[in-house]
Amino acid sequence: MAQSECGNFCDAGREQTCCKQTAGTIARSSASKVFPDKIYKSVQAKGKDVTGMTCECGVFGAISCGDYPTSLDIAQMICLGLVALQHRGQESAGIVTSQGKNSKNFAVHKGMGMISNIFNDEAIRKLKGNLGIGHTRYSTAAASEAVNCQPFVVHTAHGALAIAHNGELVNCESLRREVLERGVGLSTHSDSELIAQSLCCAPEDVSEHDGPNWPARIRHFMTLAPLSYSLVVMHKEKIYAVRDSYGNRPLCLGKIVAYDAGHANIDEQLAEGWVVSSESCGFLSIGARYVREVEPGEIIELSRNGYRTVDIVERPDYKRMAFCIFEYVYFARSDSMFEGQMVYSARLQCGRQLARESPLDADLVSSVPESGTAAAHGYARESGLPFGEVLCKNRYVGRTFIQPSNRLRQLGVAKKFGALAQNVEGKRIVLVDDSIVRGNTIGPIIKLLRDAGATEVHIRIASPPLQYPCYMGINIPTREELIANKLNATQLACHVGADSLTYLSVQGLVKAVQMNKSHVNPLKSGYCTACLTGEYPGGLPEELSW
Ligand SMILES: O=P(O)(O)OC[C@H]1O[C@H](OP(=O)(O)OP(=O)(O)O)[C@H](O)[C@@H]1O
Ligand SMILES: NC(=O)CC[C@H](N)C(=O)O
Ligand code: SF4
Ligand SMILES: [Mg+2]
Repeated sequence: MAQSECGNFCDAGREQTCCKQTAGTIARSSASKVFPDKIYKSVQAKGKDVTGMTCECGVFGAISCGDYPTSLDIAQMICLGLVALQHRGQESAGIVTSQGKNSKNFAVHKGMGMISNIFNDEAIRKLKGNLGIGHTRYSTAAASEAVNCQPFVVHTAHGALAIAHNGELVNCESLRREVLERGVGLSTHSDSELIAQSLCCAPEDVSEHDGPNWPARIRHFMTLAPLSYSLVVMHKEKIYAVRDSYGNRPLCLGKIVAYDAGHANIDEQLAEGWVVSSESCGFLSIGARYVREVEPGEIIELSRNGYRTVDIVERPDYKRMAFCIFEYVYFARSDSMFEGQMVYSARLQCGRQLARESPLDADLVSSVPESGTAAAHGYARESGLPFGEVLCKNRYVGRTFIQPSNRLRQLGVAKKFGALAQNVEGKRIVLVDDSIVRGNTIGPIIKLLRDAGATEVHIRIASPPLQYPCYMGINIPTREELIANKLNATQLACHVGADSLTYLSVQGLVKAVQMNKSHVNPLKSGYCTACLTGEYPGGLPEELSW
């Protein structure tokens, strides 16, 4: 393949415009809307790149039932729950436990790095308790430093309060000003600490003769901050599980059952305890069974007697629900359940839809592992082409998104894959991936496959082009870094050396993720697609005084 004048490997024989000639057109056409810079960038540690569509944090909570102390090893359980959520954040983690009603303080262990490096047997032994919450972090709103590790613990007039947060407050700055004006000091730039401090003061119209009214305080906070959060909040012998009213971030509930309970009807099984988690993927590994999602706007109270909904906060102006569609596309583990369906099934449908939208004659359908694999199976099934593996992935290299700088990301891609040469040689390959962000992954892979003897490599992407920033807890790179803002699909194919490249349409994606849902109640569904469309839940950033 000849190198074109733009310096990229364009196939001179194909009838397409060189990337260099029309790149400006893409940049101009998508520049009509003005999006504010994310304020958090000003508080990032010096010299640290803020790059990558990095996500997203995992929160976890567990409480045992019956008389305390119980035999459940709560800290161990939370630790395993966090290991299952490790894909959601790898910068730092923490666990906070409570003995229950009479405990004066919490046991806390937090640190930088991966869960397996932070928690050893001794640390777990010291985390005594009958209930606890945990967090694994990818930073969005304050530097990746020990001081910002979660859960946050603050001391209130009613004892210690711990909070773990997944998401990002869109109106963080105005809320921050408000809290500071009330005379409350903040020790970090973290929006999660801000939530903790917001909950410390009782709202003026709430009477607290019988002690703190946490549901009322949480409701008050929710009316001040529309987006985005899934929270676990612990005080003495209770945990509150909270999801913002748009349902932007995921959160679900599970029941801890007896080890030998088998697959019997969950309603008939005795609860040994309860768990809440960003995703359900870890439930089986800790002996818990999936019960249901926390509903948008719902505040659930967990105690040793069980769980109950204590309030549901409505969305402002009856706006639509806005569950992050990228949880389906990439973020979540494929064995997690959202909206009554496995993430894997939704990804499979995305692949099927992609095959309907962009059919092709080829010898083999394959995937860029991991998260592209389900969609590739879907594409193969729909098209009738055989599925075969063409890449071997080194499992010891982290997710591409979760790398600190572009240079390291590129090196990471090169180290990450090997071609299964004998599966590839002489083949026309349809290669399916879930998404393209900066376009660093796909080019080197195409080169690997061509070097291994592939005769054609056609790229099919099971999501639409990413073009806009996310203000709700996902680090999407600057608009200039997003390859879809520089090159259209044809230009990108040329740039990365593919024979063709197409994306799934926005309508196709929304349709696909709804196909296997257990219920399609329009009042109870709706997706955030802002990074694909520029349409933000709750309005444009300035309307929310961002
Ligand atoms: O266009 P880029 O900026 O290069 O990023 C896109 C790639 O990053 C993600 O994979 P990743 O390897 O991070 O995770 P995965 O193993 O879950 O697919 C995603 O699935 C794409 O393959
Ligand atoms: N990714 C996230 O959900 C991050 C939570 C919070 N905004 C933080 O930066 O700690
Ligand atoms: S903008 Fe994109 S990544 Fe952010 S919440 Fe919406 S769908 Fe998810
Ligand atoms: Mg990938």
